[in-house]
Amino acid sequence: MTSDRDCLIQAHSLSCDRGGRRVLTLPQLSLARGAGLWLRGRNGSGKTTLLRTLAGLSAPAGGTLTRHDRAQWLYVGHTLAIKDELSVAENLECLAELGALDTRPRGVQGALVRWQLWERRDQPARRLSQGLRRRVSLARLDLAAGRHLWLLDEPFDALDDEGQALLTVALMRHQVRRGGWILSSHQGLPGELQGVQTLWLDAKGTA
Ligand SMILES: Nc1ncnc2c1ncn2[C@@H]1O[C@H](COP(=O)(O)OP(=O)(O)OP(=O)(O)O)[C@@H](O)[C@H]1O
Repeated sequence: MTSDRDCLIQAHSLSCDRGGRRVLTLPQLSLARGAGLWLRGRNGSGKTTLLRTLAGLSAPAGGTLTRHDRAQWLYVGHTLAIKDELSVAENLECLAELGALDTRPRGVQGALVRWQLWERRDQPARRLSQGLRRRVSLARLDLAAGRHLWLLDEPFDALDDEGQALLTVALMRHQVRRGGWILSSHQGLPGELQGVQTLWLDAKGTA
């Protein structure tokens, strides 16, 4: 059983509405430090709604939600908040600043190197492929070590094998640091990821 000290987030009898309609009911959810949770379900089953609710971006219609304070979690949405007119490095700096993450130049440079974006650092983002844009968006994870809970909507989307391996390493490192993550993905997760539970949301948004 997970002690309160080890628990990053807990939800009981959670319900969520979109457009005045109930789209999700969830009896129970919890995530311990060092663990991962994979949200699965068909299109429209409520994965994004749940992640946004856990992140505090949408209010639940009912139930209880207990999570660490906002300073300790990070939400990365599926939509890529990349600005075409900015360079790769400027986009990452901008994401770090907006998210109140580590903005020290050494950290940003290290993230660009690790996500294999260093050679492209001065390129305008408009020239990037979708997978490279996703990498820029995810490189902020390297600047978010202090955020214990990561909430990631379809982070594997559009990544090639190398990008998936980089994300896998970032997730594993986070678990080793006693952080935790919840992510949605339509594709199978890499086998290297350990300590991962699966939560299925059915077509009616019921866990
Ligand atoms: N802005 C909105 N207004 C009204 N209903 C919405 C809105 N956004 C989503 N919905 C509805 O809420 C339900 C859950 O949507 P959600 O985006 O959470 O599902 P999802 O599991 O993330 O889907 P996908 O796998 O396609 O990304 C769906 O029935 C969807 O039609």
